[in-house]
Amino acid sequence: MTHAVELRAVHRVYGRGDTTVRALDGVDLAFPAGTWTAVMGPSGSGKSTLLHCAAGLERVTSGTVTVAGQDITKATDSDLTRLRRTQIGFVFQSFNLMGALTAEQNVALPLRMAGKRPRRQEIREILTRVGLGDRLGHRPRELSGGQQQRVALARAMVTRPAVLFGDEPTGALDTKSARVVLGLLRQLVDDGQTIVMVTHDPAAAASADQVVFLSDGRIVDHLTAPTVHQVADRLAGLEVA
Ligand SMILES: Nc1ncnc2c1ncn2[C@@H]1O[C@H](COP(=O)(O)OP(=O)(O)OP(=O)(O)O)[C@@H](O)[C@H]1O
Repeated sequence: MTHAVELRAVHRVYGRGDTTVRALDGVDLAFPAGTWTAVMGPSGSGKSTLLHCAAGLERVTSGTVTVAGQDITKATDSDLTRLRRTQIGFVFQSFNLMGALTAEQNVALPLRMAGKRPRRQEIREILTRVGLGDRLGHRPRELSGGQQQRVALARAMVTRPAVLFGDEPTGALDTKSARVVLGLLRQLVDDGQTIVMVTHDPAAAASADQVVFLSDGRIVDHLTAPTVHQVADRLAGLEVA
């Protein structure tokens, strides 16, 4: 099985001396291509650090991270920037759209940043795919939270990244909008996309193919084909531990 992302013996240490924090403490993980993984764990367990290190947003202290076959721990800053623009998509809890730009312009932005000339038809198709074909000219403030997150998803996918990362992508949404976004993520995975998502929500995690659990910077458990109850039980076990 090919892996879209692999972490080997990854450590991420913050601070020094008495204030040292081992945010990641020897993480070995591989995310198989074309699958959806949820990352869970108590507050402070290292989930965001893991996501940021895997997406090349943050450097590891030691160990290796491979994305689409490339060891990003050896990459220069400009190689990393290029890799993030071409191989990695990212959706955030707070959408992070450009307020002055329309939905269409927001989605076209990553292509412009990569020096490409976006084709209007392509941008319209991708927005139609997320159910926003009739909202092309709307600015973020004219869209609901769920619609904004769907624009953000279209923006993340427009470069056809090897892996899509989500940092609590449904965390700011009501249950119904969250379900729509999770349904779109499932469609993407069924079409071959690799997704890695941090979430606190057992229902969101249960939409994924597998769940890995972090505690104190280490992978301590995992579930395949998870149910909401299994996820909630495991998480509760870690939170009281
Ligand atoms: N820039 C930083 N400097 C120092 N310590 C940090 C820094 N970033 C994170 N940490 C520490 O690393 C540990 C892991 O943090 P991280 O944000 O990855 O956890 P998390 O599981 O995402 O938490 P949450 O669920 O609360 O968002 C925490 O103890 C945190 O305080």
